[in-house]
Amino acid sequence: MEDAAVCFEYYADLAESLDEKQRSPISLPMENFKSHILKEPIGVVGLITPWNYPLLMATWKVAPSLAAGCTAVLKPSELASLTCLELGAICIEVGLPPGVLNIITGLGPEAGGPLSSHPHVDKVAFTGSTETGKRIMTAAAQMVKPVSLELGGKSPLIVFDDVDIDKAVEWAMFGIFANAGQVCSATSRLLLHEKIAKQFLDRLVAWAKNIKVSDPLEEGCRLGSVVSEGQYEKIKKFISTARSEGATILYGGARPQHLGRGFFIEPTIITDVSTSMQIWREEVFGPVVCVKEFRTESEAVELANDTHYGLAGAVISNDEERCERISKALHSGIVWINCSQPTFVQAPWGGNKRSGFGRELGQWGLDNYLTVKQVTKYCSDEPWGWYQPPSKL
Ligand SMILES: NC(=O)c1ccc[n+]([C@@H]2O[C@H](COP(=O)([O-])OP(=O)(O)OC[C@H]3O[C@@H](n4cnc5c(N)ncnc54)[C@H](O)[C@@H]3O)[C@@H](O)[C@H]2O)c1
Ligand SMILES: N=C(N)NCCCC=O
Repeated sequence: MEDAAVCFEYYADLAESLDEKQRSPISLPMENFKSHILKEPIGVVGLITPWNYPLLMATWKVAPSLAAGCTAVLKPSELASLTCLELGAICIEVGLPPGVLNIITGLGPEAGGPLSSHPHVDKVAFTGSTETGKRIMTAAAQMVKPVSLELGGKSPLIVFDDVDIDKAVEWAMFGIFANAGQVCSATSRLLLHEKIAKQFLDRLVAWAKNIKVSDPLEEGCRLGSVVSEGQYEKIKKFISTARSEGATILYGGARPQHLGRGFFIEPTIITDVSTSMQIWREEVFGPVVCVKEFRTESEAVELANDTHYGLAGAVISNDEERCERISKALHSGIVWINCSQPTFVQAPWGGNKRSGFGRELGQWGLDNYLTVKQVTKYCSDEPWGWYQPPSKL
């Protein structure tokens, strides 16, 4: 909730400074021309959002699009629409004019589909799965409509042998068990230097056993249930497929014994993973991490980049130069050094490859909803003189 409020405040400030940045001059090589830039709202935008962090993911789009001067149609996930409807009620309360923010609930193809194909929607901003992203891009292409896509990920966390093990273990846990792993940027592939792998895994299991899995309303809860029965079954299938492909479930993998009902899954750690396995390649979107060992820095980078996704990546090491090299070598839109997941509204957010394109947050988030117009003026009294003037009457 706090992150959503901070995001609105941040873009309210950017909206004010946007007015000051209008008419910024372009320097031209000819004195008889002057040129400046207008940044204009792109128009009516369709905002399609997922069920994880339902209010925050909507806010990352609603706040900058309204700050840019657009009108918006928000289509929240059918699994988590209520907080977005509350946002609508708040907008009425604070006097947002009717029609500026419109919220349509419903299923994806029926309520979301028309936003991609309708000629009066000028842009679609989407967060969700790669498969839906492809469908939206295909529909929007028929109208040559711009899209920005924040899709899934299979982000790596690389841990070298020069670290404080317990500190690194805690970041590894936060990277995959926070929000029950239902985070697009979750670091779901853990790469451990072989020298510390055994010790690291022992400590990871010890820390994982210590996580309080419970109803999130209980004090001290650090792992709640996943969003739906469908997601619960999907995660269990990922775990059973990993097992049948020859991986080891080092810890977890089942419903916690003390929770008889609800879609709870233990924090799950999977080892003996090969790069051809489903658990290495596909996004689980649950509290499930797979682990591989590496010997050299270049092997670590190769494993980290061995994915069609490119949202985030993280490295933990006390060697600053190594961290710099790795941050350049990772094919992702976000790199965390000595941590995983902390997110700031000021910094750009988004991915490469099949994790999508375009950036949310920061000034880039505002640019998503602006179009750039050049205004160029001829300011000489001389005629242009390209054509031969006809003889005077
Ligand atoms: N990268 C992320 O931030 C992120 C977020 C949520 C989910 N996911 C991934 O997506 C999977 C499914 O989650 P989900 O159901 O929220 O994602 P999804 O892609 O199915 O749905 C996201 C949004 O798109 C809408 N939608 C679905 N089909 C559409 C269509 N044809 N046209 C227009 N809109 C359409 C949905 O109603 C929802 O509002 C997860 O298991 C996870 O792998 C990724
Ligand atoms: N730390 C935060 N708030 N992360 C949000 C990640 C959104 C993607 O699913």
